[in-house]
Amino acid sequence: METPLLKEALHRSCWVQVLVDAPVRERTYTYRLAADMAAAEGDIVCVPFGGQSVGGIVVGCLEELPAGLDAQRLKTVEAVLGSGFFPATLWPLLVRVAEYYLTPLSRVIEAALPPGILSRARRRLRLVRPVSPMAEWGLSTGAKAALQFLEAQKSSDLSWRFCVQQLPEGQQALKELLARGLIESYFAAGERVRPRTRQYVALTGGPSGLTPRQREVIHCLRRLGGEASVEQLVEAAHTTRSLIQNLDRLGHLRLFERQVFRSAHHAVPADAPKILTPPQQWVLEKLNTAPPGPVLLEGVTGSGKTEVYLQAIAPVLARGESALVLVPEIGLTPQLGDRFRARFGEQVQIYHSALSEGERFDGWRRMLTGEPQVVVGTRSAIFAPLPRLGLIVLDEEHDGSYKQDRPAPCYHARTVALWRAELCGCPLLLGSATPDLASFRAAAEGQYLHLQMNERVAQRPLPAVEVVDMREELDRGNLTPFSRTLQQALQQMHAAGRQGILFINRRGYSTFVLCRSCGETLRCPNCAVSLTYHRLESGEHLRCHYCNYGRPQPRHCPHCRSPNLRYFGAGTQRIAAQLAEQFPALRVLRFDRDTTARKDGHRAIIEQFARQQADILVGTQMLTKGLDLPQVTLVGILAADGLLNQPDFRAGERAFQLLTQVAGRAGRGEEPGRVILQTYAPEHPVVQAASGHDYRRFATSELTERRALGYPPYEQLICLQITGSEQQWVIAAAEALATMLEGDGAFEGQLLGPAPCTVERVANRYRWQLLIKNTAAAAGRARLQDLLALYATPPGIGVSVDVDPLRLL
Ligand SMILES: Nc1ncnc2c1ncn2[C@@H]1O[C@H](COP(=O)(O)OP(=O)(O)OP(=O)(O)O)[C@@H](O)[C@H]1O
Ligand SMILES: [Zn+2]
Ligand SMILES: [Zn+2]
Repeated sequence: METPLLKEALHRSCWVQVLVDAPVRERTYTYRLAADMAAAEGDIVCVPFGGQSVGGIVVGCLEELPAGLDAQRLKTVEAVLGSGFFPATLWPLLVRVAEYYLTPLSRVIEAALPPGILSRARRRLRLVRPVSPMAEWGLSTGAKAALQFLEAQKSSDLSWRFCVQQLPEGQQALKELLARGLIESYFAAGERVRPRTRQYVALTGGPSGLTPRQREVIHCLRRLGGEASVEQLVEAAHTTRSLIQNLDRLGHLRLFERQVFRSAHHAVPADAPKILTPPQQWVLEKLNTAPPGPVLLEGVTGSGKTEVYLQAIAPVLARGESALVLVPEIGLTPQLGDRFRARFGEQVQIYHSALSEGERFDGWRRMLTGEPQVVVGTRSAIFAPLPRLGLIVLDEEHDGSYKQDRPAPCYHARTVALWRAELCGCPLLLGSATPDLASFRAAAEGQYLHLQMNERVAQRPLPAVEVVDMREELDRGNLTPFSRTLQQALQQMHAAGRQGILFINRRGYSTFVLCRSCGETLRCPNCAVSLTYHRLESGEHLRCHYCNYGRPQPRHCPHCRSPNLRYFGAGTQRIAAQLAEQFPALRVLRFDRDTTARKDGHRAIIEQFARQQADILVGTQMLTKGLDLPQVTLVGILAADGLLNQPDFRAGERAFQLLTQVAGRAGRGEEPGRVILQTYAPEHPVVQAASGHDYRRFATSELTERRALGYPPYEQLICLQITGSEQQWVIAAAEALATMLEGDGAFEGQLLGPAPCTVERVANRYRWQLLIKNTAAAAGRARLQDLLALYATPPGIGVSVDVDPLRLL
């Protein structure tokens, strides 16, 4: 597929920068390219490194040697082992991500590639058989020994490194055999992620003269389309493997290995396209006639956005192109994946980080085949190597999980999706009931096509939201976390045989444990936060939600030995327990990070609930997204206040989105829904807007405020985090950085801080931050990068950069 022009350009570059597969900090090195070798960015190569041959990936091709490098001392690339791991448009995307997020390209490549391709990239070799008796003529003694060694090996597929270790002068000897064409060298992923194959059988139309039994088998194979897996044929023809092998020997059919792709799928019943509602119809028409570019689909909860995605993708596949569908959390991939597979069958594959290495490796290679397919995945799937991309969809585009916090690159999948769509010339469809304010602004200003669906499918009403003032409950002597309104509603729901959802902001049992005698809270020894109490089958535990430190619950206060410990704040576990106590008839299920940790944990719990094996689902924000269960009529939001009072200018936006999304889980079936929102601040504008389902009112007032304060989406923020184990050094480093930035004439940004992060110490490291308001766009980022390169980071101090941070830590 390379154009001649590109080929020529490749031949001219004599040096390559290679990201080596070695456990070293600085991982990019420059190598010489032999005159007869061509390499392009993204190729997998084999290079000498620290006395060994290691795998690596070409990250740059150079025509001239960079200043300061001595040509004499550079080593030569040993072999180009594979190319085509990145389709043409993906490489420039990675480069753009690296530039924008001020991250080395090598880090971006690592984030994009599935694990197991680079880290296990190994050079392998194979003897070219048959070996002619003349082969040894003219070979050196070492090469002769090597040849004999290889002939004696049982396996025909050997690791280059293994052979080098086994042979005296191995490297030299193997190179000699390679030059003589006696061995072949190639790239392979490591043992654990080798392609899986299965035996297939095909008709050959070979010689006639068969026994009736054999003829029956051939006949059966013809009915199967002339080709089938051996297992399939054995079963369909009621025959045996040995009979098939016999037919193969006789030339009546042919056995062969075919690569199969591992996948964790299970069967789903097929469905047909739904008849669109008028709003869906209108949106789809607009989509199909729009020029390529971003589209914001603002559709209320339950308006049927998924059906729009499905019907927008169908013509893409029909054209022979592929589609990429992103969801914010792994927990949503089973549900959405099932809906897509019901429509498009095996053309759909799921891709996220909880898959096994083998599954991800296979997924990646299947994408590279270019066959039309739909990839449903989380954040990192934005780098899916689909060569012919016809549409990108981001569902719940407002969701913060699209942003990677760490490690670098701290990319936002939505931002990357905008670039990718631009590079591929394909549309990007951003869907949400509560769009991110940046997307809303871009749409309002005409940069995106703005489409709306203001009503639910079948004109079902949005659920009525009742705001309950919890101060009043307290006055009336109700000390439980359930208001009287909610208690009644739970009873009514149960009597009607319906289901409900209770949303609570925190997992665990209680948020902190306090000693009533001395007033100390039990804190994490490594972090500046209190420990959370968890009740486990194995006993009572305290756990840190920042560093995962855990300890058994002490009987006495560690400070004063008093036994009077008290538990404050309610988490999912405590609510579930209290609910069971107060409403013994209700069957309760818990849905949070603790109960869904197992592989397929999400699916298991959702399915259990969908099968009506429980009446109430108690969960954290995980259950706010995308759940579509028609029998849910009641949603209770236990304490909205924890969401409202966070020290972050985005707290209001996040709270509004969350409340609206949770509320949107109710009344998605025939029966209308009811939402009970409990709060100590019923007059709060966010509570008001959310209870009125009034996104516009909220967005407009919030944007006005952001503009006045110069916050995103009007100005760009960049956060520098400075960490270290000694507090005074961290502060000193942060101040030195601030002084440097302030003193630089070319840097126009505005500086806030340095200040300690909200939780100043995590896992025994102190964290301070510097917030930069970048008023100069790309020029500002470039200048910042130069300055950071000049800054001599003191030993033991870490500086990390987060462009467009979502959470101010
Ligand atoms: N045209 C249609 N005819 C009948 N039912 C439909 C149609 N479109 C969607 N539905 C059904 O309506 C329900 C809601 O659709 P969907 O889950 O896509 O909503 P959504 O807009 O994604 O909501 P949310 O933002 O809350 O996730 C689903 O059960 C879906 O099967
Ligand atoms: Zn005490
Ligand atoms: Zn901790």
